[in-house]
Amino acid sequence: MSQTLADMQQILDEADCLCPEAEVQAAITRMARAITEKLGDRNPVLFCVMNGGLIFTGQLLTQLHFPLQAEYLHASRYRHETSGGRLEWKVEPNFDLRGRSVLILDDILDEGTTLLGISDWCAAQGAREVLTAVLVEKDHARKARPGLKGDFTGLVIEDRFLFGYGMDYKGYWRNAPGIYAVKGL
Ligand SMILES: O=P(O)(O)OC[C@H]1O[C@H](OP(=O)(O)OP(=O)(O)O)[C@H](O)[C@@H]1O
Ligand code: HPA
Repeated sequence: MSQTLADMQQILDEADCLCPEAEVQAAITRMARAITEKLGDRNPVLFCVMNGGLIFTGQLLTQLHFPLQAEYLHASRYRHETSGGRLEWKVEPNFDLRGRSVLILDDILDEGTTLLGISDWCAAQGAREVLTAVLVEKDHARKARPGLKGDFTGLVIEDRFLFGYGMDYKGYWRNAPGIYAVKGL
């Protein structure tokens, strides 16, 4: 096994599972109900924030039983680090947002800089309203704006470096089937 693979296997083996898959799935189902109640008759366009939003978005979408459009965008600020930098747009959506209800879907609201930047961008494109849904909110007081929250939140999880269910550690373990914290972080 290469050193990277051995290191990454050790990361999973030593990690703390903070939320098992069944609990994550139950949270997504609760979110689907709340989103349906709020947006079911608004013809929304949903944006998956790549890469982290991929698994959450996929598991949520098939539980939304109303007409909607599903798109993606790619903005990133952590790269392979455990603290964030400047938000970098990798793919801006090519989609007419004027007058639309927009729902941004992402894996985690940590400091919230990513979702604020994306929400502001959508508002500047003429969206009628911009809502956010995050699978995980990290529990700390370092938000980009005091008290910043998603409009829909699945789970509130302690302030450690997380991976699984879309979240990565150094580019790995987005596929981990639950929410894990790296040992010592
Ligand atoms: O609330 P914040 O502190 O801004 O952090 C949250 C963002 O960080 C992660 O993305 P990342 O930049 O790691 O890109 P990725 O989605 O490709 O992993 C995550 O997917 C969120 O988009
Ligand atoms: O804890 C985290 N894990 C993975 N990606 C992240 N992006 C912001 N915070 C995190």
